[in-house]
Amino acid sequence: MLKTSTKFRSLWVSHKSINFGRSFLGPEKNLISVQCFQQTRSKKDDATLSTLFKPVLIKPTPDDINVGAELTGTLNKADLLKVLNKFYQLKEIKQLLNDNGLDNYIQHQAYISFRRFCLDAPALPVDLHVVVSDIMQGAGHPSDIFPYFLRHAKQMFPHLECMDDLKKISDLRTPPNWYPQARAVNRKIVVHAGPTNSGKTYHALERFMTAKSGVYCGPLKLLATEVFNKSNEHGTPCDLVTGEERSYANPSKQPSSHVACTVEMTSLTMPYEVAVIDEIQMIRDPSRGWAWTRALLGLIADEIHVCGEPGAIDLLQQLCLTTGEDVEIRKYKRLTELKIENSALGSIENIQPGDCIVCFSKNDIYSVSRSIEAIGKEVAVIYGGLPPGTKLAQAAKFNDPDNSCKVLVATDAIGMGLNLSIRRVIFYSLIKPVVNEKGEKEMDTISVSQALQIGGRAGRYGTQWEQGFVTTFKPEDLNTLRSLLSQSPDPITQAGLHPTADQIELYAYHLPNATLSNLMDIFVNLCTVDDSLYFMCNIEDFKFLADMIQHVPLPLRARYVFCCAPINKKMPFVCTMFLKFARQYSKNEAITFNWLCRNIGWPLQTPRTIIDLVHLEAVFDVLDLYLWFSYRFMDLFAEGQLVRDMQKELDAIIQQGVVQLTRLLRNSETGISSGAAAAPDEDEFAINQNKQNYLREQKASPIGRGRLTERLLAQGLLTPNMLQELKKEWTANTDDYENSNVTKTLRRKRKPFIKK
Ligand SMILES: Nc1ncnc2c1ncn2[C@@H]1O[C@H](COP(=O)(O)OP(=O)(O)OP(=O)(O)O)[C@@H](O)[C@H]1O
Ligand SMILES: [Mg+2]
Repeated sequence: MLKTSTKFRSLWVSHKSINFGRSFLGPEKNLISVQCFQQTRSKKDDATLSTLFKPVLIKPTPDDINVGAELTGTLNKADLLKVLNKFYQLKEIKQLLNDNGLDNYIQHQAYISFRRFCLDAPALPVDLHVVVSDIMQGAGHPSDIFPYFLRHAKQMFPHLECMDDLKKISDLRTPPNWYPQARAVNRKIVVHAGPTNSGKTYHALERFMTAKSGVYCGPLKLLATEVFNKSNEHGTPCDLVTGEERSYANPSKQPSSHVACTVEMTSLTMPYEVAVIDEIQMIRDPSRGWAWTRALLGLIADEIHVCGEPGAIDLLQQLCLTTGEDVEIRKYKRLTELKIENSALGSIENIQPGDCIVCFSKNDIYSVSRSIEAIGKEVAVIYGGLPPGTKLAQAAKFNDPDNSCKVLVATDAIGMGLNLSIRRVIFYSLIKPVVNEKGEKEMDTISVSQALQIGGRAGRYGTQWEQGFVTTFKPEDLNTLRSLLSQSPDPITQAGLHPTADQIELYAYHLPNATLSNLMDIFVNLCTVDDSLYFMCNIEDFKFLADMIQHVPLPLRARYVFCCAPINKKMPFVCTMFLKFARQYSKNEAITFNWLCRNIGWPLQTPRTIIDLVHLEAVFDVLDLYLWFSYRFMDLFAEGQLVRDMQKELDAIIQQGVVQLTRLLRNSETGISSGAAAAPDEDEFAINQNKQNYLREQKASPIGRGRLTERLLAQGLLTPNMLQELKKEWTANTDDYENSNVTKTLRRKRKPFIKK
């Protein structure tokens, strides 16, 4: 079923497809079939669409001589207004305007502008002047104004002249045809489907490593890096390509025949014997799904090994029907048993070696790790914002059976990618912020797929744990978790798509006055997608960046690339630096190492508070952003190597901070001043905002409201050892309590607070 009903005839046009989104690759020449068609859209759709077209201001052309007045005399403005209103009230005019593609909204806008134009102009265009004069004298009919009105409306709304062209450009009904090189190969598709920890990737990689050439496409840098390392250890030289990094197996930087990359970076021009596309269920991701669709349809390889959830099988088969390719399905079973426990954890004190508490907010990460340390247990911490080196170091600490750290606190960043020796996954909560199709953030219970992915991390095959366990922190969540884990993930029905840079550039030729963000909106509203197989990914992040740099003068291509940058828009410091990069670029000024040092306040110190740590994470992202640009605008972002070294140093500084997370939290509360180097001008705003957010979140933290012991621990008035001693004393003899050493110490410590 098509999104819109259509009549069409085929026509082939040359088309370059440039991939949209986080990892801009560069042009890949393709042919697509573009079809001419007439669309019937609902009135509501049209009304929404029309409001997207911003009117061009039409000013009267100053004319020395009022030729019209010389020919037919001056027009009385009041009479002119009467004639115009009469014209606009004619029913047949409304119909005629509709037939010419002007809906009510456009008609109204055009009329307001036309009336103002006629009344304000010192001299009307001579042809219009004569026609109006005739009407006033009874020698013409108000409807004679129609051609002049239409001319005005078309100048005001240039899209009226090119709607068919715009629709042709945004006809996305046959994505397989965008990749003629892939269509020219007889590709064999092998689908490895099964639950987590069932050996899907393992088997696909076995084929990858024995092939003459291969590409691995993964969802995360860490996964691509793992394959890069594995392959090289195995003796199959393999390169690494991510948005921010190129590493070669060969020291002389000669490309190897194997490459591991993040999926957005996959080359569609290089032929391979084997391609592996991992975590194919991501094809339905509202933001990144397009990258999997592109890899699946566009990779030039004899064999494509696709790994992921069984729920993707149907869609893959249907997509391959449209490409005419054979699909072989290989199903896998989980390699280790996964058991849901009969009771929830209930209290942090019940934590055991090999436990991983999964949280969906950074604030929960902070408070949980703090309570665990408060009972004298060491923790490793992993969340998405940490640099890769820090994540790996934390994972290694937890995985090492000889290390005293036996507990992990993590966000769902561990859902894909890291190999962790987890015995039991404990869901601290089952509510997570999600971005819906419209790009809006809302809180929702995690999906079946997410619950299975995260829970499935327990008892990873090949680790010391032969069986995995799953439970929740809160007893009231346990039934929900049971229900989530008893279900199969929803079948995946649609694959993501995205506009290409070329399509947007063609739009810009037709609508030169529209902003980039506006062009994207018009494209998404006007495009035709075969919704039995595809959906349009959300473009909110792109538009956010486009709006931010709209006022900076940039050529369209560069502007487009800037908007594809992988930025966490929630980090004001990163956004500020992004804008500064754009400004430098527009002035054609190099973004030098020194410039960067000045702007990020380098060198930076070890964090003393959580605010410092959050800021350092943002700086790390800024350096990532620099490296991302260094592969796209090499002349202006030319100091990649220095920045890479700086980033390594920063990773180490952040690691030092994460190791003492509890101390940072305590310092944040007790008011020890932030050690962050003073970041100049508007960046201070960013830090303050982070600080405020953090403090606001802390207010909502359960720690501050918990049991007395927890509060005392949190305030540092009671150490874990003191607590143990206290417990012993309490159980031994309550009568001795008053005289116990700990009680006395506590009394001494609390005194100043009581006085206040
Ligand atoms: N046949 C095997 N021999 C040795 N090790 C294996 C084998 N199959 C899988 N493994 C190991 O088991 C672990 C899980 O396998 P793998 O990563 O392939 O699972 P998966 O199904 O891809 O899981 P996920 O859905 O989480 O990505 C890996 O460490 C892998 O190396
Ligand atoms: Mg896998």
